[in-house]
Amino acid sequence: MAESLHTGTVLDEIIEGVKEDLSLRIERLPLAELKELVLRQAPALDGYAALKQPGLSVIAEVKRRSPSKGELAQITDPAALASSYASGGAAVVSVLTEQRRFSGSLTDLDAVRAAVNIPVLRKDFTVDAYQIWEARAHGADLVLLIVAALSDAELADFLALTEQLGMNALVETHTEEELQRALSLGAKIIGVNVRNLKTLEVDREVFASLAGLLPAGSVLVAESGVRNAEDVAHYASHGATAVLVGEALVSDSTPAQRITEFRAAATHAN
Ligand SMILES: O=C(O)c1ccccc1NCC(=O)[C@H](O)[C@H](O)COP(=O)(O)O
Repeated sequence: MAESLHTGTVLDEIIEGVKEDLSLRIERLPLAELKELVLRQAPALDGYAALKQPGLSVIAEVKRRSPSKGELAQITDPAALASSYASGGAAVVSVLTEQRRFSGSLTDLDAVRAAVNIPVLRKDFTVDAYQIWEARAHGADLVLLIVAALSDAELADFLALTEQLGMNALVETHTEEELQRALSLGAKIIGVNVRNLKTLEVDREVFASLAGLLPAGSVLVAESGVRNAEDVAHYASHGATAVLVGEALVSDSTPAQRITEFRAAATHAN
């Protein structure tokens, strides 16, 4: 039998690559210089308020490829895609910046930031404070923090840094234990990813099983697995404040209409 080079989970392998790429970027641009760039940025937009608006909010993702599906779309103009998301009523645009598995980049983030005036989420596998400074330097308003990838101390430090930079964090969970950790550290925007990042299995029922454990009034994002309006209605009926949608939007020829349809589906569900 051929010997595998990796023995960890998909998430472990992604993080290994992220750390290698990150050390090259830090060599090219040390943290002290990156911090200078942050000072030149306009203040971050309020991602929390954007997600708290009445009705279901849509976080629309610029996602080129994924480990589970391979190439999803030929996105030649991420700025135009983001503009169509905004015109369809998206509350936030998410930009995947991880290179090896998602073909994302900070160049995509720059293009999207310049194109829209709604909050932008830098979607990556945050393992170092440098990435949060980097997100802000490129105009992002929110970052993703995946509880499964972080210790409590890291999560607490990264939450404090996002606050210091005037940003928000989408704190992603997949199990009850992760959800309790996120809540105990004061996360304000909680995501439940129904995709298990260790196995890539998608189970939409995970959302319903965790949503009921949150205090009323929480900002709760259902992440992954939205194929159609029925899936959106399902998440909304279980208390989602927002849905984060990638594949269904990038593979649609009219993403703005699709977002409008998703928001309407949630209204009917409640
Ligand atoms: O999408 C994947 O295959 C994936 C694999 C491993 C780690 C993360 C992954 N996706 C990140 C996401 O959370 C999704 O991009 C996001 O929730 C949108 O999902 P979808 O609407 O199902 O494209």
